[in-house]
Amino acid sequence: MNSTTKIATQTIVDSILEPVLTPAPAIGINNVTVSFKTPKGTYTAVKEISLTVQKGEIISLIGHSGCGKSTLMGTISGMVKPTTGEVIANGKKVMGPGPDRGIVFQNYSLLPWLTVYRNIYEAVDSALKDLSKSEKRELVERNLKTVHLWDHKDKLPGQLSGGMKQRVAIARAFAINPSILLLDEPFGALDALTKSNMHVELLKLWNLDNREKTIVMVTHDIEEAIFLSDRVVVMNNGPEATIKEIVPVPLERPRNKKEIVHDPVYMSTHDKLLNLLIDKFSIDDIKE
Ligand SMILES: Nc1ncnc2c1ncn2[C@@H]1O[C@H](COP(=O)(O)OP(=O)(O)OP(=O)(O)O)[C@@H](O)[C@H]1O
Repeated sequence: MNSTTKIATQTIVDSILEPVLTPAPAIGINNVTVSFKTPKGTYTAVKEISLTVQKGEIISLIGHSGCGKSTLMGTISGMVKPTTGEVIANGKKVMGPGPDRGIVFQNYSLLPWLTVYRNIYEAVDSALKDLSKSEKRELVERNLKTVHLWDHKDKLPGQLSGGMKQRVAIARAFAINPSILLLDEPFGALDALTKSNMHVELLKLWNLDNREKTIVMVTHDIEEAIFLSDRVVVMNNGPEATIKEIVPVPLERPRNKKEIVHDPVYMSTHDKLLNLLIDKFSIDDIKE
């Protein structure tokens, strides 16, 4: 085969494969800048950020406190309006919050006067109006059972532990079944053991959904970011924060928490993230 024929054949092969190989973007953050008006003047939190997240991907945003992670998440959820630029979610420009994007915050945001069951049912009821009552009830039951809280369904949030409240918040987000799940430091306040269990629960729910749900998570925890994510987005400090680097996590799934820590890929990814985030490793690094 001469080189011209070879190139032509390759082009045909590429064009046949292309539709299969091209992943569908779930989120497109296009040149987004967010500025806030403050008593001291305009404060630009994030500047000209662009990021594409593919359908089914799990992405972590990591960076120092105040660098604009929540602000960026806010532009995806629709709760923060970009000053310039735009966010596209599921092919549509984000103009405000919508049921295709569910958000879980660190503070759970449960309604304290409603039982665990009602907290989820009310959310399902307002987001999925077309479902019948029995379909809504079935959805609430299935998701509460998945996070092992069915037996606690009649309790009020005040009668639950932090980890249980967090599971209610996650079950609620999954029951609404948004195609994009936004997690803003969802496990930040939990002890190491509960946190670890929650990671596994989250991946279980993601697996049950055929890994089609796109997840964007804000975290301060490098181990958590590596265990859960396909890519870790490291942000620079603000003001005018930008993306410092995007670190891929090429570890196979399903991942085993106990085993991956010994994997050389895990170790090098951990090292890379640590170096990107931390500039002082011992008191010898502090000059003057
Ligand atoms: N509504 C607002 N008005 C004024 N400034 C704001 C507003 N929201 C956020 N900021 C500022 O924007 C910057 C980024 O805040 P953001 O909450 O996004 O940071 P973060 O990286 O999520 O922080 P943390 O890790 O501490 O939660 C901060 O300096 C914050 O004070």
